[in-house]
Amino acid sequence: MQLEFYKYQGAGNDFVMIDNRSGFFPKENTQLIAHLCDRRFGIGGDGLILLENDSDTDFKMVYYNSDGNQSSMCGNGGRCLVAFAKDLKVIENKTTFIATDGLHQASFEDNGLVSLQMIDVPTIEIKKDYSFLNTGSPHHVQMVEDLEHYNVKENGAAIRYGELYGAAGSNINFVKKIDDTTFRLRTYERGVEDETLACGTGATAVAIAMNATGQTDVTAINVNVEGGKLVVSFDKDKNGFTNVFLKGPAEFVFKGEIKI
Ligand SMILES: N[C@@H](CCC[C@H](N)C(=O)O)C(=O)O
Repeated sequence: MQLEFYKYQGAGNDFVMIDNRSGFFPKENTQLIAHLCDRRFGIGGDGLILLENDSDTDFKMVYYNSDGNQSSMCGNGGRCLVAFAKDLKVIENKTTFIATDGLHQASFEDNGLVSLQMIDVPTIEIKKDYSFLNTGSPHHVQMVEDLEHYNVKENGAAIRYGELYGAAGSNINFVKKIDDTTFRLRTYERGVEDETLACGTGATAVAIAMNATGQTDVTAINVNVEGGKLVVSFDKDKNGFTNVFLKGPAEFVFKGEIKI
């Protein structure tokens, strides 16, 4: 059978997109999903996302990591799925959709960037050397001085598989402060088991953690990732971090068919 797919990327975090509104896709076939994400034998991607019908919102997001397993929220994937939904004419410039962590609102800005509302973050664990928080996916955030030369894959894997996070693991973010409004980020992603060029829930976690730990007082933060630039904004009050938005590029790369 020939499978029609689309490829999108957001700041270099890349995804295979499939229009599954008819429900044809074999969702439990972990091997197939891992194969489609394989950069040598398949299409290639950090993850695969199904766009499905939902009775209460514009569409449903179903996200898989490149290892083939369904996982928690993907911020860049969510932004790319909004671009895909617009290209399919499912939506116009604004949308509300459902994902594993609940409802998300998103919109296109005049410059084409996609702004996506993320879940509220009521609590954050702050330790001496790192912070841990959930922005739809779990994130460990740690400052590193020589980030340019840091071995993200080796050190990220050691923390992800170490005693801190047990079997579920975590995504691991290494951060360097540029100035009060800008931080540089490199992320080791769970389920990809490697450094990716960007991670949206990771950028969101870093922005919140930098504010919560006093690295900055600002509430609109530029997060420079390996594949581009993201912007995270939020409100901070007695309920924690609310009105959290992740903004950045979300672009169509190519479409095609693959034999499965
Ligand atoms: N790339 C994503 C994060 C995807 C989920 C993550 N790998 C996990 O399983 O926790 C993003 O942009 O947020």
